This record gives sequence, structure tokens and C-alpha cells, in this order.
Amino acid sequence: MSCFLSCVRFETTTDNIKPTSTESGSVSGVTCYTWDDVESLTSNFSRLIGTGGYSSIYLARVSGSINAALKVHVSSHRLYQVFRSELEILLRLQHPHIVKLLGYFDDSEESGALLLEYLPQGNLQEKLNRNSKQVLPWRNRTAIAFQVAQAIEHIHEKCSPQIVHGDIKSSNILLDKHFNSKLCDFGSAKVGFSSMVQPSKTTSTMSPRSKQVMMIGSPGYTDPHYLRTGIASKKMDMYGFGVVVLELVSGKEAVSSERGEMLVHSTASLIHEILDSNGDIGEEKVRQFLDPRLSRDGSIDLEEVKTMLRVAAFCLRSPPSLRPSASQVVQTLNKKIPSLSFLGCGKKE
Ligand SMILES: Nc1ncnc2c1ncn2[C@@H]1O[C@H](COP(=O)(O)OP(=O)(O)OP(=O)(O)O)[C@@H](O)[C@H]1O
Repeated sequence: MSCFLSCVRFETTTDNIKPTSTESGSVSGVTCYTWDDVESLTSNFSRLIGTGGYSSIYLARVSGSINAALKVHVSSHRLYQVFRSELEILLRLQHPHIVKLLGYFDDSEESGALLLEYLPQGNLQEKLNRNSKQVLPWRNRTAIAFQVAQAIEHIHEKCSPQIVHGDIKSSNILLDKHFNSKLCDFGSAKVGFSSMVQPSKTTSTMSPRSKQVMMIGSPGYTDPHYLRTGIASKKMDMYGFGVVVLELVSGKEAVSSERGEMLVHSTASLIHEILDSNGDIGEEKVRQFLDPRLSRDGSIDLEEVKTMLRVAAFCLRSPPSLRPSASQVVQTLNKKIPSLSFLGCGKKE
């Protein structure tokens, strides 16, 4: 990146955070960095730890010793808006299960980077992968579901204006050294509407190709109602959450890398059976669906597996109005999953 540029500071007290020109500095514990700082924090981008559709993530060191992750957004005018939107949202969020913003770099035109707390166990998708050396124990899986539901509850119901994440998936769930989870990637999030957002006028006059670029969500996780209507709502996050719970229980990918089949399709008959019987599932079915790597764990309570499957089934329901809210999911898991208490994972926030 050529020259560096002035920093932008944000006032976080208003709904729309307005930038005001300043020098480098720190605001509410969030530091504004220069590009020289960014190069030095990442030792010239020497360790790539992740890549996404819009960004590359590098290991960084703050004060010479504390690990952090630097998310550098692809430099372009359009993607600068994605960066700004993610920055503005993260500045407003503080929750134990949402990734913490430590600082940022902003050239005010087309380049930006976010300095985030570092999550050493990477993302949940990698941890559930069959080739992962370590099998994620059942107790951690239920805790992760509970913590992600708490994070969604926070953005949906405890933030004003509320936030729809728009891309709930296992690669957007990061894990700390104890396998506690943190929701990340707010680049697709929508803020400040009562319950849903319709495509804007400009979107409705766009070519189908440009519309495709505007769509949010990821294959295997996207709410079919959103795909049909373009209307993003809190219930689309609950759909993505339902798919993540299916992944946690089965250990399977949302889209099979071998056959390209979607988990929601291969599990459709099981989901229907659960919904048609009002939540009742035979034990044999449950055992068949459970991640085979967990079957050696004799301590698994099949009632907990049933609860997780019921939650997933209800989150995948159509129409979206039939899906539970994040608070309802938090309450259900809290009540019906005794193993949560073993972990001290914080049944209460
Ligand atoms: N704070 C972090 N600590 C450790 N690893 C991280 C961190 N942030 C991101 N990563 C890694 O980088 C990956 C991509 O991050 P992220 O989803 O934020 O990027 P993106 O460009 O928004 O991706 P997407 O394609 O989902 O839009 C994550 O799945 C994770 O593996």
C-alpha cells in the first residue's frame, strides 16, 4: 500500500457512527493504526492464518507479545464499504461470544484492516473436519451451540438498533484455547431495521448478475426464503444456526466436499420426521445421525442429542415465522442440556 493516510475516529454513541478526521489514537480501548503500524504488527504480513471471500487474515503481535489477528480487506471501493460496515458494527459490540475488536486501519477511501483478538483454535468448520486430529467432544459441541445462540440473541435482541449477522456458518465461529466460541465476520451484517430489510430500489433494477453479488449468505447455509425473496431477517440467522447445529451433531459439512450435497437436503427426511412428530425421534435414528467419532463416548446422553436435533429442525422450518427466536433457543438449551453446567461455560451471561 503506497502512502498512509489520515486515520478516522468514530463516535460510538449515535446509531449511525459518523467518522471525524483525527490523528492516530485510541478510542474506547480501540486503537487506530497507521499502515506502518500494521506492517510492523504483522512483521510484514509474514504469517497468513486465514482467508475469506473479502479478506486475508494475518497473525499480529501487539506490544510485542500478545497475539492478535489482522483482517486485511481486499482493496477496492466496493469492498471498502464492507470493511466500514464491519468496523462500525464491531465498534458497537461487546459480548463474551463475539470476537473483540482491538484496533483498525482505515485509509478513508478503499483500504482497511481490523485488528481482532486472536482465537488460537481456528474456526469450527476446521475443528469438525474429519481430517482434524482432535475429535471435538460432545460437551464442547453443546457449549458452542449455546454460546453462538447467546451471541445471536445479543445482536438480535439486546442491541439497539438490532443487527442481523447475515452469514451464520461454522467457518464464522472461532474457538479459543478452551473451545469457547466467538462469532466473527460481520461483513454481511444489516443494522437498524425492526425485523427485516427488503432489497433496495437500486437492487430491484439491477441485472440478475449484479443482484447475485449483492446476495448475502453462503452455500449450504442460506435460508431458502431469503433466496426467493431477497428479504433478510433475524430468522435467516436462525436458519444458518440450525445448519450449524446439524454440523455439530453429525460432524458432516454443510456442503459435502466429495459429492456437493447439502446437509439440509441429506437430512430433510429426518427433519420432517422430527417436525411431523412434534419433536419425537427414535433412538436408532439419533444414533445413525450422530457423528460416528463420538459413538465411543459412552457418556453421551441421547436426550441431549435429541434436543439439539429438535432445535435444528425448528430453526430450519418454513415459513420463517415458525422458527424460534435466539432467546427461545438459549432458554431451551439452558434447560434441556445438563452437560452445559459441567463446563462452567457460563449458563448465565
Ligand atoms: N480473530 C481470528 N483469530 C483466528 N483466526 C481468524 C480470526 N479471524 C478470522 N480468522 C480465520 O480467517 C477465516 C476468514 O475470516 P472471516 O470469515 O472474518 O473472513 P471473510 O473475508 O469475511 O470471509 P467470508 O468468505 O466468510 O466472507 C476464519 O474462518 C478463520 O479461520
